[in-house]
Amino acid sequence: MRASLIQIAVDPDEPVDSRRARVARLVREESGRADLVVLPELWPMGAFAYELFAAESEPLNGPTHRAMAAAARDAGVWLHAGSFVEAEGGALYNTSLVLSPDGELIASYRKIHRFGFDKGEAVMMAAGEDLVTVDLPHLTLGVGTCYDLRFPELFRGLVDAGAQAFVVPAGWPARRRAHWTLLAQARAVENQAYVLACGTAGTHAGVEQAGHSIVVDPWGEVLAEAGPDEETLRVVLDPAKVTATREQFPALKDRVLGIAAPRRV
Ligand SMILES: NC(=O)CCC(=O)C(=O)O
Repeated sequence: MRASLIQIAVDPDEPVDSRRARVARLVREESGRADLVVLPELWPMGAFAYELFAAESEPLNGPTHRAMAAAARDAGVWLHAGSFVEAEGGALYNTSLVLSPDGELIASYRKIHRFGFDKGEAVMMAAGEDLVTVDLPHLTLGVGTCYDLRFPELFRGLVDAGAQAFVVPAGWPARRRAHWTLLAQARAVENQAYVLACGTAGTHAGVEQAGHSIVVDPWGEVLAEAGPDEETLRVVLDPAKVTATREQFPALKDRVLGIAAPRRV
């Protein structure tokens, strides 16, 4: 399976509508080159542009969903369309979409771990509650978003649900780039799964983005890594590699579930 990760530059001087049209063009350019295309987190306005969250929020079937469905259809690709700010029932969610090559919505995932501690996403958005996996023709994807990468139990849950590859759209700051790379490799090694982590480039709301989107194989080897600027990574994923890694080094079978609370001595 051929996968392309499009690391989008998100800068405030580009209006959201223009960026949406540009991203749709970039997805169409992957026609014939990719089976799966992946976009980053909150690329319409930027993961740290909190002041735009409400103004640029949309329901499902809004402008971002429709533009990405058309692009997936035109390109004939599975599209993990990154995330957008979803407005539903008076709440905002950081929601990512997976679309089929017919442009049909196959799955949506609302980010479970919201970033910001006492500000930003953590207070402005509601948390998702459901783990999401997607069965592509030859590969089962598990999805997470950005800050989720710091929570290994989410990815274990996805493995238990059958995930062989994780797609992680992000808007990760340059300041913590070392964490990003380390965590992407850790999630791959501990779960013996591919990690496709697609971040943003550029600077918005004063936060320089790390870029450095990365694809890690089930043995922890880095297959491809972007630089700091807008760039498309192209890799080939082999589902047999997941099976072989899990058979040849069967550490997942040695899990001890339900370990008791520590005894105080
Ligand atoms: N948008 C995010 O979730 C940012 C996460 C982050 O900056 C970090 O975990 O560090």
